Amino acid sequence: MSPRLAAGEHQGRWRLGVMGGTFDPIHHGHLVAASEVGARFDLDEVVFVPTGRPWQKADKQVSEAEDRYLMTVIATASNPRFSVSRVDIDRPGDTYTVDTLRDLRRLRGPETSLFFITGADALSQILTWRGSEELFDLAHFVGVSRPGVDLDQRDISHLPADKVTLLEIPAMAISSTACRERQASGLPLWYLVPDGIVQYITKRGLYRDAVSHP
Ligand SMILES: Nc1ncnc2c1ncn2[C@@H]1O[C@H](COP(=O)(O)OP(=O)(O)OP(=O)(O)O)[C@@H](O)[C@H]1O
Ligand SMILES: O=C(O)c1ccc[n+]([C@@H]2O[C@H](COP(=O)([O-])O)[C@@H](O)[C@H]2O)c1
Repeated sequence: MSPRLAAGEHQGRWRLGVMGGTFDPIHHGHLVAASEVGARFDLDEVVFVPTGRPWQKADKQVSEAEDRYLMTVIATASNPRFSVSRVDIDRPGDTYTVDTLRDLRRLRGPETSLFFITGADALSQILTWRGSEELFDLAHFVGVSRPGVDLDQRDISHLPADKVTLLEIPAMAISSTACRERQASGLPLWYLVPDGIVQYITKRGLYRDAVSHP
């Protein structure tokens, strides 16, 4: 089944993709996912939303929000359909997607349809997210394939079928964890992340002592 919604369903409505992530650092896997969902869902814009305090990574060392925000701005600057929002990093406390979507709905108005883009791994866990019963009223969820994560329709059969789509995208075997570890070991990051991100990481001395987390 084509993931595209019928044309009549979005006449006059702004179709906004929402790509939430810790982006520590942002890499080409994130950018390809956003671009691919943008094309396949006819999105007018994709807004990248760096997390403030990702509660599921509370036991891990996460770079300062301003560094992650700036890297996201640098990585998306050249694409006129990409933008970045500060809603999560400016909201105090732990970051929950239900708050992200409520804020974007308030800021963008009722004429905007929201499409939350997430890795398929995260999608299968979505019922453990805070306020999960409200999430599907706020947005359509698009779970993109990720190398190493084998997900099919059966794994999301517990989610409302009309609110969730699985999408196969060109495989990019890149993770932020691998980027941090490569930087710490002196291996190149070129072509895994945009050039400006390689330079920003060096300039700010990020990930010099990144350790592997299980
Ligand atoms: N290579 C990739 N292909 C497709 N989706 C990805 C890829 N990397 C990350 N994602 C998705 O992008 C979103 C934001 O990811 P996040 O910022 O946590 O990056 P990450 O690479 O998973 O980071 P980490 O390795 O630190 O956990 C998540 O929904 C994640 O599943
Ligand atoms: O709302 C939640 O409870 C929740 C739990 C886990 C992840 N998320 C969101 O999923 C997105 C990807 O998260 P992460 O930690 O994999 O970068 C990001 O926008 C998070 O805020 C949200």
